[in-house]
Amino acid sequence: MKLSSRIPFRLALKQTPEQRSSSIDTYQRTMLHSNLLRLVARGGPKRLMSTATKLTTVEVNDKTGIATLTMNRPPVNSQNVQLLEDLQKSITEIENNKSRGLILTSAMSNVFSAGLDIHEMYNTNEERLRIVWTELQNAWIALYGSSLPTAAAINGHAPAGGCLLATACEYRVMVPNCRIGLNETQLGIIAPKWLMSGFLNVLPKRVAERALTQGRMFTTQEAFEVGLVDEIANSKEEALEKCSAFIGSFAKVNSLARGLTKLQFRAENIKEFEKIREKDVANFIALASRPEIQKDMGIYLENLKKKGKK
Ligand SMILES: CCCCCCCC/C=C\C/C=C/C(=O)SCCNC(=O)CCNC(=O)[C@H](O)C(C)(C)COP(=O)(O)OP(=O)(O)OC[C@H]1O[C@@H](n2cnc3c(N)ncnc32)[C@H](O)[C@@H]1OP(=O)(O)O
Repeated sequence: MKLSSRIPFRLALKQTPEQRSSSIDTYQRTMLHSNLLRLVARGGPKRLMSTATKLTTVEVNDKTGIATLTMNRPPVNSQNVQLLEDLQKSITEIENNKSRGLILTSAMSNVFSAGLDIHEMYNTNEERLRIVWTELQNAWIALYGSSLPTAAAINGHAPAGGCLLATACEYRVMVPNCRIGLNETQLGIIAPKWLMSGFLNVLPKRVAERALTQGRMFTTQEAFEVGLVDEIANSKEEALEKCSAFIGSFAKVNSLARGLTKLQFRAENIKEFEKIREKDVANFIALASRPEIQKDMGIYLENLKKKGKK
């Protein structure tokens, strides 16, 4: 069941603040209940499988029962609507197939994900912007709100939306000589609070505030030193092994207790996000439609292309 599709938020908007807060609590309870049912169901035998959507693949290791979700949108896994939808499909599939955990990684050799596909936001219409942002929200909440153990094997650069996906996971292992961070202020844009919440979960507040206001992109080593990534691995294979070891560390922990404990930690952020998600879409449309932002996007895309040709 997709977390994103169950929120009676339109109804909640018509209510008093007290009624609204109680609806959100009902939502939270429903969310915890459905995750609980999924966790109970996960007790059965493991299955071996390898499936694919258009832009993602899922492979479940038959020995460990851990699923690896690979993003495969050359050249840089920029997040268009299709990739964001495929991520959601794969996450739902992994949650339903009795996997013991989820590792997110990339099929590219030097990029985890370049963040949102800027082409999707440039010279387009409001409806497309609405779809792009809604699918980004949906993909984030599917990963952030999953009760499964999650880890990111960051086998390349992870700017902006790439960092968002990595920090939605519980654990991060990164290969050397790459960069990760939320560089929005460098682009003259402001990341909403929900988009920062994974980042804020893992970094001390002071470090997070400075990094976000600077739009800082951390090298692998710097990210490790501040705690943005948990381990450094010399190759993608080693990163996958370290992520598997992290997920394996829960082998003797009751999965129901584990999952609900994780969700309790994240419930506040999820609740805040659900309160503002519709307004957030409207804000994004307003921001991305502004002529000066459109102009900057055009220049940014041109510079990216020029850099690619050098
Ligand atoms: C500016 C947008 C503002 C809109 C308002 C939004 C408000 C919401 C706030 C936050 C939400 C999140 C937003 C985002 O995620 S915006 C995207 C931010 N991403 C980046 O800034 C990364 C840009 N890319 C890079 O830095 C590099 O490409 C790299 C380090 C990821 C990989 O480097 P390299 O391997 O050298 O590849 P190239 O640079 O040569 O790129 C290859 C190819 O891919 C194109 N490309 C790269 N990134 C993107 C992208 N994000 N969207 C679309 N296209 C991208 C690049 O142009 C090259 O194309 P080609 O020349 O035609 O081959």
